[in-house]
Amino acid sequence: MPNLKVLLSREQIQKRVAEIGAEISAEFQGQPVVLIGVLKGAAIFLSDLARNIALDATFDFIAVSSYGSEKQTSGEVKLNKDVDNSMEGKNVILVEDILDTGLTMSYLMKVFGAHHPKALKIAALLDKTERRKMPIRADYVGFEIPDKFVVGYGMDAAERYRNLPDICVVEE
Ligand SMILES: O=P(O)(O)OC[C@H]1O[C@H](OP(=O)(O)OP(=O)(O)O)[C@H](O)[C@@H]1O
Ligand code: HPA
Ligand SMILES: [Mg+2]
Repeated sequence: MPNLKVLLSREQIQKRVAEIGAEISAEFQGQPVVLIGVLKGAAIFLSDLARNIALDATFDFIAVSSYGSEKQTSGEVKLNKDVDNSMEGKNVILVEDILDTGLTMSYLMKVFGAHHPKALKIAALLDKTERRKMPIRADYVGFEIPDKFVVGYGMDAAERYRNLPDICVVEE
């Protein structure tokens, strides 16, 4: 059984998510926004973030895969589910649990750039900057974390631990 050590507590996460929500609300000043959650990892962050945004916010979801059941990215991003509507002229916020190599997000920036949105922003709860392979930065970042594999608050190891309320490091 792997050992799980808390890296970010539920209290730290909730406080930071509220701050990011306030930042987004202030930046878009009464305009509508579309939150696009990247399944499955971002589902929990999106649901907490949305409740901290005091704007007319709609949701959509996209599913991509590159990790499969592995801890290493395959290097190839596959689109498994697209958004339901065009994002043309919309204020789009891509919501991610974690930016790691940046491969997933640079792929998504290309996909959504082609929609010609009014604004295109990235909100990432975690940022593992040390591992970056693509030149990509989030507009809203919750926490910078070291190069450790983390689980909880939506994030998994072979699909397990997504429901943990804290973010933990897996120690084998
Ligand atoms: O910056 P990268 O190296 O591309 O890694 C980040 C992506 O990897 C994870 O998703 P994953 O593909 O494992 O699917 P999941 O969200 O369903 O867990 C995570 O949720 C991000 O979407
Ligand atoms: O540290 C991580 N944990 C879970 N999923 C991930 N996808 C990229 N990095 C991670
Ligand atoms: Mg994901």
